[in-house]
Amino acid sequence: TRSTRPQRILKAVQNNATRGDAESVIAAIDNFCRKKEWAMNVGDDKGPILDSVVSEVSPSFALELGTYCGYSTIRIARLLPPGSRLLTLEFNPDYAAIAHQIIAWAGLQDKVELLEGPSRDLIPQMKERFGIKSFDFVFLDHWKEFYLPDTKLLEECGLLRKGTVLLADNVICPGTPKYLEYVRNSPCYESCYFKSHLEYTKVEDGLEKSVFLG
Ligand SMILES: CCc1ncnc2c1ncn2[C@@H]1O[C@H](/C=C/CNC(=O)c2cc(-c3ccc(F)cc3)cc(O)c2O)[C@@H](O)[C@H]1O
Ligand SMILES: [Mg+2]
Repeated sequence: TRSTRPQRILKAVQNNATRGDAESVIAAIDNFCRKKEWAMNVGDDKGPILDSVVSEVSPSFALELGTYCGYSTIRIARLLPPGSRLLTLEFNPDYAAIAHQIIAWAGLQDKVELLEGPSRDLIPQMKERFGIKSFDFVFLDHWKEFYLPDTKLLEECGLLRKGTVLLADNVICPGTPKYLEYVRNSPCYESCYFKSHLEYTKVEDGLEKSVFLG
């Protein structure tokens, strides 16, 4: 049977990237998705914006919603200080299996915990089961209609603290209007938009950075 796109992305990494070299894994995925097959990675245009926010926050505890193939997982994990942890949630077992292998190829498996399941089930378990007090950084890149309910769930579960940074992908394309309206109008957030382009295209897209004010 035909391979899947994530399987072809993994093969591109194994054929073109050096084990243990996260930069070469990022480059291999970007080259494949720019030249061979588009895929919904945050990409090499929005990626540096993600990098700069992660570096600025330098989180001890980071959360990613929507792992897919692990591209942004690697972009984030490669910048984390020693001893910090990135938890990434993925409910498609086939995508999770590919992401595990790509994260391992980059040599970042010790900084990343990939949790399989829907975010609405895993977020309420963060304190008890995963020992998380609160997150310093959250990257939202899963199904766009879940950005707002999951943000409210993170608030309700006491997983955000004064200064927690939320960074949301695709706020223009495909768009996350309900989430944007919430973080831009809520007195509990200070929000700003970083204009960029949809991965591997000239179409406008951007990232919304929202600081939780407590
Ligand atoms: C139940 C909650 C929940 N819990 C746990 N994991 C979850 C989950 N909901 C989803 N997942 C996983 O996350 C990933 C989905 C990501 C969804 N992302 C886009 O749809 C998207 C689209 C475009 C675009 C497409 C076509 C265009 F023409 C233009 C733009 C560009 C982008 O950057 C995009 O991120 C998959 O791995 C899901 O298995
Ligand atoms: Mg995205």
